[in-house]
Amino acid sequence: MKTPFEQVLTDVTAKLQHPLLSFSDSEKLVIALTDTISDTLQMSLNARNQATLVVSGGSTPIPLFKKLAAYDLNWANVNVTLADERWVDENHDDSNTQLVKTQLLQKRASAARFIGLKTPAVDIDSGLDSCSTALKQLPQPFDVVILGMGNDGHTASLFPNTTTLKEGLSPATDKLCLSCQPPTAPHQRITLTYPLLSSAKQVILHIAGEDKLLTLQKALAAKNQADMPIRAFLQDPSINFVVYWSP
Ligand SMILES: O=C1O[C@H](COP(=O)(O)O)[C@@H](O)[C@H](O)[C@H]1O
Repeated sequence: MKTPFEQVLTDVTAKLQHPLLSFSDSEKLVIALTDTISDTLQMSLNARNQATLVVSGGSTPIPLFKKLAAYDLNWANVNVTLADERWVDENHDDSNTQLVKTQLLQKRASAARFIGLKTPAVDIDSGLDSCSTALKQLPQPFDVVILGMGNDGHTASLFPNTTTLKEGLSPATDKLCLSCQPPTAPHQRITLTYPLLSSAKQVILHIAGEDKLLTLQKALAAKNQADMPIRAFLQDPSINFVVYWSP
């Protein structure tokens, strides 16, 4: 007899068009995910002598960052950038740049080339052009994109009820990044757009906790992606997308 929660896991797995890898704890997930990321980066290093990893902020990826930082890769040839950033200075505790520099770009990974999204521009919209120019210089498609998800269904900074969401999720947009002001979270943000994120060779949604699995279930049942932006990834069979989940 399944517990109600095991029932949710079964339901989500059945409804997803993409694989869901579930782990009994975060440590096991982090070991498996670190192997997957480093294997994909290594393949690109072997083929092109460079690789690009896109990571998200938030609390979920911290144990992953710590593990990945010690991996034996030619990090000097790895570009690291962000799926999204809050428009705050690097010394602000909410800065994703600060998070990545202190948690991922340490040990061996300190040799990686980091491309941040926050620019010295006076305001966020003036910063978008130089952000876009920096992103264009990265080899595309990206090798690995690690996404997180909020319980409102946002991923990267593709938030529900923002004026730029429609364009951010549009497969036809030629924009690489956009600004937004989430109504439910602090700070203006820069986000990479759906076409740029989803075209990566490997897109991974890394989530932890029963609440995030319930959010995924809600997103699968949602009527449209504007309510739950993560749905854009869930409903696209053409992308190489995998969910990693642990309690
Ligand atoms: O605001 C954000 O939240 C999500 C999820 O964060 P978490 O703390 O629940 O892991 C994150 O993926 C996104 O990059 C960030 O800007």
